[in-house]
Amino acid sequence: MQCATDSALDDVREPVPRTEARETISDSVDRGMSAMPSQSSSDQISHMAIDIGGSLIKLVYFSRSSGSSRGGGSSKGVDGERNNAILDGRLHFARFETTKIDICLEFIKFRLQLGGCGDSNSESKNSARYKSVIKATGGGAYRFTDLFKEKLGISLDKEDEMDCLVSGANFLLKAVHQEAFTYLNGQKEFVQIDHSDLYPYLLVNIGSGVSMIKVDGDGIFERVSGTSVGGGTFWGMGKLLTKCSSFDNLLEMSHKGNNRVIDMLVGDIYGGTDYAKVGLTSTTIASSFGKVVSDKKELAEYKSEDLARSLLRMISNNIGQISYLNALRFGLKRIFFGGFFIRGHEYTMDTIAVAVDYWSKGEAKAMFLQHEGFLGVLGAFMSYEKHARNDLMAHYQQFPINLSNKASNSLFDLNDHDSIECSVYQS
Ligand SMILES: Nc1ncnc2c1ncn2[C@@H]1O[C@H](COP(=O)(O)OP(=O)(O)O)[C@@H](O)[C@H]1O
Ligand SMILES: CC(C)(COP(=O)(O)O)[C@@H](O)C(=O)NCCC(=O)O
Repeated sequence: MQCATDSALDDVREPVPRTEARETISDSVDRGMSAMPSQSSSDQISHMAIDIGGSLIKLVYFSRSSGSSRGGGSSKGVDGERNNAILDGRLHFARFETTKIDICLEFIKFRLQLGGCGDSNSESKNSARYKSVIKATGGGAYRFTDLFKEKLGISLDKEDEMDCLVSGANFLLKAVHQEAFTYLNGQKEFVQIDHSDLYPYLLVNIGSGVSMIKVDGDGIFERVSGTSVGGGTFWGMGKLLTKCSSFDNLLEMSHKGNNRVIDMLVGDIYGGTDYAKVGLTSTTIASSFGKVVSDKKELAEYKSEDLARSLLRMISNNIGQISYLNALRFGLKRIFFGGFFIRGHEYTMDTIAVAVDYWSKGEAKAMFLQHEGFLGVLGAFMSYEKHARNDLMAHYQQFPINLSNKASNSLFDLNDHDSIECSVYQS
């Protein structure tokens, strides 16, 4: 049983055959183009940031609309008031599998028009600066430093992953209207964030692995826990156990499956009744995958859909429970979940939310983020304006990325290749 992605390059340093690379990059770029509003060839790309995780690469870059420079913007940094030009344009988002980093490199080369004719005016020099150094976070910023230098001549300016996750989350929670929401009983409800009452909270980032971070303010945080049972576990075990063709297919299958075929329920152990004395209903999962032990069936006799559902349930439940226990450790009532594992998937969010609600007896709240997977890369993007972090509390609307209300609304369903209107301060 193999997934389609098995054909991805194992060793990304091996050059991809040119034709294959061209084909894949044009597919990828075409997909990007079709999702993006048309971009004039004179649009200049500046400010690119990348988050290279264990499973996925997230890319954010700003393309300035031609003639968009406005003077007179000011931001207050630790070194005093600064006057900056304001550049209008679009912020673009893209995502690639880390095993297919060559496609990402081709994409960056295409977008930055690397290798094109040089121009010696000051604007071009400025843009050349952005083309030679990009902000990078995630473990891959270390792992692939040489590859970026060799293939694109780009240096990765590294920013700490936890730092970026926190600044990305704080920024989104403060600057984007309707960023956080709860998900219970199939109902999505947006949460109004009171900026003066945001901290402390627990940020749980479910990427390949899971990091749990207690956030007390801008740049004030501690990674208090983590678990290796995360998104990579779901994806990896899903590939082994099911006939999935992609991650999305695995998620889709989990939607259709019945976990009771695989999981041992309290009722299976207690002859169909609740274990009421300790508050366990007959339908509670007593043992994930536990029913398989007594079945005399081969793997192939199980439906992929059922296996996918049990797996998703087991991992989401476990993360919800560990998150709650950490929130309890520090007396935190709010838990924000991010990371691409969630993918806005109803069943995942429902399972996590129910776990938090169940274990906390309704005391703690699980909240999800519209831009779940882009926290780290947004944090890295914003680190272009290092001092801005100090501005955030009082002047977050003057943060380097300024999203208008209109733009914020269009952020809904922002995923893979997409873009939003925004402006940045150029120091
Ligand atoms: N298209 C996809 N391909 C692979 N994994 C995906 C995809 N979409 C979502 N995922 C899930 O997201 C996880 C990665 O989340 P992410 O936040 O990007 O973490 P990382 O930084 O470790 O790559 C994967 O392990 C997988 O569970
Ligand atoms: C090592 C990591 C921070 C890397 O981040 P990721 O690429 O998974 O987003 C993360 O995988 C993690 O926190 N793993 C859990 C390790 C542990 O606490 O046991």
